[in-house]
Amino acid sequence: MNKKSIRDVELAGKRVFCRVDFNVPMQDGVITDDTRIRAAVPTIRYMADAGAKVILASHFGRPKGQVVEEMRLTPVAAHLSALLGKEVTKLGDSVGEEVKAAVAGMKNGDVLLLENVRFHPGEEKNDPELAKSFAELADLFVNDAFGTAHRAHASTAGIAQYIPAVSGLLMEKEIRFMGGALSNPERPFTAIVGGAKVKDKIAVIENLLTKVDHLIIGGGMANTFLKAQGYAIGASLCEDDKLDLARSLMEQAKERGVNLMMPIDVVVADRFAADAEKKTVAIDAIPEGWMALDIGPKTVEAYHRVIVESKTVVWNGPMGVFEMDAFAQGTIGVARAMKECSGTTIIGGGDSVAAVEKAGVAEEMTHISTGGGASLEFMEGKELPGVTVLTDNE
Ligand SMILES: Nc1ncnc2c1ncn2[C@@H]1O[C@H](COP(=O)(O)OP(=O)(O)O)[C@@H](O)[C@H]1O
Ligand SMILES: O=C(OP(=O)(O)O)[C@H](O)COP(=O)(O)O
Repeated sequence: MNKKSIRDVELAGKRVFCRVDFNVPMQDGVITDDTRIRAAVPTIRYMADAGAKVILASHFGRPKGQVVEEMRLTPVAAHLSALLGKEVTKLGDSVGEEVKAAVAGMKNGDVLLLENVRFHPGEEKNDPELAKSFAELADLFVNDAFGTAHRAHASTAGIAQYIPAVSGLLMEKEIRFMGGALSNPERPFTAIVGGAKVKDKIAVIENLLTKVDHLIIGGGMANTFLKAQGYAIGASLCEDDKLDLARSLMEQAKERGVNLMMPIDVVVADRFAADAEKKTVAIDAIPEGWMALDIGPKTVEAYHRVIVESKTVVWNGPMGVFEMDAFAQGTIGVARAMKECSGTTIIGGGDSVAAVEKAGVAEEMTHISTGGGASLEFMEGKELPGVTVLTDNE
């Protein structure tokens, strides 16, 4: 990556606005996977040790521009304090008088965490006023939020209009690894796409079809494709306005000779709950009112065969609602296949990372990325706005 990093600039005594991605999986206020927080620690420690005043900013979830109590970063601050072994002051907002006063009182080496930046509608709109308010807090912008680098938001891109911008150590590392593995991938090259952000990820598939030999679909994503093929999918998660796109993608895969793999069986439940009644059915036998919450064992077997024979595999998004043990088998099965694959294995995304941790195979992966959507877009060859805005090396 030909961008300046924190290693190239003077940090002592500087106020640094550092965008991190602390959008971690959380259940009932408890962080269930802290990979993204741990991944940002080297950058934070480096800056604090160099005598910077470290102002951390992150989003959490999708609060849609208003304060949502459950989406405050309070549990994250406590966890970060423990990881750093030093106090992290957590503020109640990300701009305003309280924030300005807290920043004014910082000493060199202090670390402060602002409140969820998405509580302000201007964040996702990349509002110049909000970006300017962030910039006024600091002398330097450091972007270490690889997981959010595909978003052009006020705290990831807009702020760079007003103060010098450089990358953090995590951002640098992610781009180096992903670029190395994906610029000229060893084949067969397989992408696995699942999860719940169907709207975001379905568009990515079109570009992936120009790169991969096999494209494996699972999770909530699969339902839209199944419905597009004419299967009744009951009450399953589905994007009805993407059915035509799904059909067109299937056509394109055929034309390009890409092996597009879809579930052949699924685990269905009578409701979205850990203790729901469940059964495994073929995809043409999903009962009315039931929902597909995992891929079935025959599907896992078929996916397994392709994954183990691949030379490069990139996986984003779980195969089912893996947070509930009853619907985790598909995801765990794919994780095990990744472990058996002798080629390059890359995991992208908060939930996918949690899934490989749950399956106990994280150590065996070539690279675990902190970005899901970001790694997919990077893989497509798209520019990431959060990277584009950083200062180029001369
Ligand atoms: N069939 C499904 N129906 C509903 N939700 C699903 C299904 N499969 C997976 N999910 C959910 O998708 C979420 C992860 O989606 P996403 O955010 O797209 O993945 P990632 O964070 O890995 O990029 C998980 O919370 C999981 O429970
Ligand atoms: O979790 C994230 O993305 P991911 O689920 O694609 O890994 C990032 O924090 C970005 O979040 P967003 O997709 O709400 O912009």
